Amino acid sequence: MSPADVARPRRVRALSIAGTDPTGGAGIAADLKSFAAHGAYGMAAVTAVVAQNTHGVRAVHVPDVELLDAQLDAVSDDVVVDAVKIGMTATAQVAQHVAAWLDRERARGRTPVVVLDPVMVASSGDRLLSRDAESRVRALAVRADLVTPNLPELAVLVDEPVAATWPMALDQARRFADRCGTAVLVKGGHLTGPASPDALVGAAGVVEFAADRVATTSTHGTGCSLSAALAALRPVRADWPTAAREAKAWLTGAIAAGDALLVGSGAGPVDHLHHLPALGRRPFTDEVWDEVAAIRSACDALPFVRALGDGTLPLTAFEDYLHQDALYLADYARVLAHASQAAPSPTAQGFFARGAAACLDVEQRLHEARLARADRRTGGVRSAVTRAYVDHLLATAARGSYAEVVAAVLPCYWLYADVGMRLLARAGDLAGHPYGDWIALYGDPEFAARAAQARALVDDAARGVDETQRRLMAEAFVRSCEHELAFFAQSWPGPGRHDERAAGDEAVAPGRVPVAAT
Ligand SMILES: Nc1ncnc2c1ncn2[C@@H]1O[C@H](COP(=O)(O)OP(=O)(O)OP(=O)(O)O)[C@@H](O)[C@H]1O
Ligand SMILES: Cc1ncc(COP(=O)(O)O)c(N)n1
Repeated sequence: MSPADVARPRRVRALSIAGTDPTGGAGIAADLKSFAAHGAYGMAAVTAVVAQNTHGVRAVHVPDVELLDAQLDAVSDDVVVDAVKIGMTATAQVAQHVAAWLDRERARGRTPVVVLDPVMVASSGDRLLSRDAESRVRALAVRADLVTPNLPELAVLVDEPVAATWPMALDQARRFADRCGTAVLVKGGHLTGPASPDALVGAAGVVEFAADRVATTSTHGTGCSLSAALAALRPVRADWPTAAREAKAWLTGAIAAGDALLVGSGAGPVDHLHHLPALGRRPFTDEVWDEVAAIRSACDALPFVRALGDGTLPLTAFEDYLHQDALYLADYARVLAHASQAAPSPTAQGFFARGAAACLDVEQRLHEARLARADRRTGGVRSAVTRAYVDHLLATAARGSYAEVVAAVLPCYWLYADVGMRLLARAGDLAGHPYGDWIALYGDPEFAARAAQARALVDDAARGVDETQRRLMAEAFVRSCEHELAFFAQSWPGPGRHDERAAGDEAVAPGRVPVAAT
């Protein structure tokens, strides 16, 4: 570590001084998640142990203030604190001791950013601050850089009735900010109507942050989470308006994502990590494999696949299939080469480049051996089914991201390895099997290992993308699976065989199509 690293920590060291919530939605638990969501290193000193859940508060225990002093001193004797968020203080004594600790810190020349969320009443209606402590909370506000009251708390702080309108709330906030010399972020969550605005009120004037009200009951701990986000952000942002704009946008997203957490049956918590959608998710390929379960079953049930497996498939049908496959693989190799070119790592670059080369090599031998014996009945013409699949891949390569392209090429590895493995298991001894070479190629554990490697690269790609990209990846994957199903189905003799092949399908110039392989 260089001296510069020592002087400037990698992360904001943020301390929460607050109560607990064993369901993790409010208090210290929410603060720590909010700190982490904003890249801060979180610490916590407990003011009160609260038995609560999404329905309300059952019991509150306030430990002796000596224990609070000991916690606070244990932190500040050892750690430089960059930001402090103060939440539930519970009693006058606790508020007084927190104020005294802040004074001691200042006396040591330490001036952390201090955000005070003057928690008084839980959203469930339960009191979290004794009445005689209200004046002590005002004294704490004087020591803070920012106070974040909701409308009822602001009313207590200015000792007036609760503001009935947003302009009245702004007026109360202005007077309180003037009186205590501290900036106020007044919160509009308790307003009625389609908006939930907040406003920063201080010496520099009023800055409003508009937001639509999210139609949800997942608002437990919103005030805690917002004030903690502000504390985490301010040391690394230019000013309070910049920090507040960012925190508010994040919180609105966290509220909107809260219902999906399925935590509790009352007023649920917010999703602090909603902006990191890939975090904690199942691997992308696990999710999409489930999504295509019906297509996989349909593949297994296709008369073409069943007859291929038991060797009863007419040779002409197999050769038609191989011929279309050769035409397909020529373009598939180009798309793999594109994936290689766009790959973010040498591993991925090499994998897809080798895949493209193998397409033009290994399976070529299989096809040549097979097709040399065959009369090219289809005359080098791509069927409509083949063309549709190839168009999908080429369009994804042309317009999509690397992540979408690798999702689109995956089914050709994975579905084949999956089908091949089952056909091999069912066929047992391949000696004398008319399609033994095909089954041996795709049932080979080495091919399965390559499919697994392709999966891993797709999962790597999915880890770095946002929710919209992940959806596009899934669409590309599912579309390719649908094309794979149609591809197998097209060569089954009988009704529907090649009936999708449109008049005017182009003949492919000899030599342009390398008969290729995966
Ligand atoms: N339904 C909602 N949709 C969007 N934003 C909301 C909603 N409810 C609250 N907010 C926002 O959440 C933050 C907290 O607001 P609120 O006024 O509810 O504070 P609070 O009562 O202290 O919060 P808490 O629920 O933690 O006690 C503010 O930024 C507010 O605008
Ligand atoms: C320990 C603690 N601190 C703060 C709140 C307020 O949050 P809410 O109003 O959303 O219940 C709470 N319920 N518990």
